[in-house]
Amino acid sequence: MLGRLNHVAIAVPDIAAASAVYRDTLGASVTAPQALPEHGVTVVFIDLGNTKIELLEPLGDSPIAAFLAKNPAGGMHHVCYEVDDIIAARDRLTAAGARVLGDGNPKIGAHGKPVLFLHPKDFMGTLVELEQA
Ligand SMILES: CC[C@@H](C(=O)O)C(=O)SCCNC(=O)CCNC(=O)[C@H](O)C(C)(C)COP(=O)(O)OP(=O)(O)OC[C@H]1O[C@@H](n2cnc3c(N)ncnc32)[C@H](O)[C@@H]1OP(=O)(O)O
Ligand SMILES: [Co+2]
Repeated sequence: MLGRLNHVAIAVPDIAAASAVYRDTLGASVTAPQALPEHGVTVVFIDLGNTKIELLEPLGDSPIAAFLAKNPAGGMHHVCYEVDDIIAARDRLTAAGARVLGDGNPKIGAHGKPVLFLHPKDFMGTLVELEQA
């Protein structure tokens, strides 16, 4: 069911400062910030060729606010795996007892494709995002 690793997401308190670290210290190419109010985040991507790093800063009523309250300097927030059929993946995971977050229906993610999130307690303490390939 799982395809490639689309991205690893890092929650950060200050996306401009975090982007500067990736750009100036690590020598990476960082995209312009994109506000995604429907997800409660501002996001930038760093393309590494084999996968991407996604930096996330809270925006408005954000699902990453509680995470940053516990980890004020930021930290690894989720991994995103591609799947060929997100509805088939959701139904298979739900049947296996995994908890799909939100109302269970995919939202359109940062790449314009449907995404879903799976509860971290069902996946060894790691929040998992699925993205339609
Ligand atoms: C940019 C768009 C999109 C993309 O296309 O890439 C994105 O990536 S958007 C990214 C942000 N969106 C989301 O994270 C949506 C899904 N997240 C959620 O629904 C919630 O954040 C959550 C995962 C259900 C956590 O909810 P919250 O209310 O903040 O915390 P809880 O107290 O309910 O947490 C329960 C439990 O889980 C632990 N936890 C929380 N977040 C994480 C995490 N990121 N990784 C690992 N564990 C996490 C939390 O610590 C609690 O554990 P205990 O303290 O042991 O109870
Ligand atoms: Co993501």
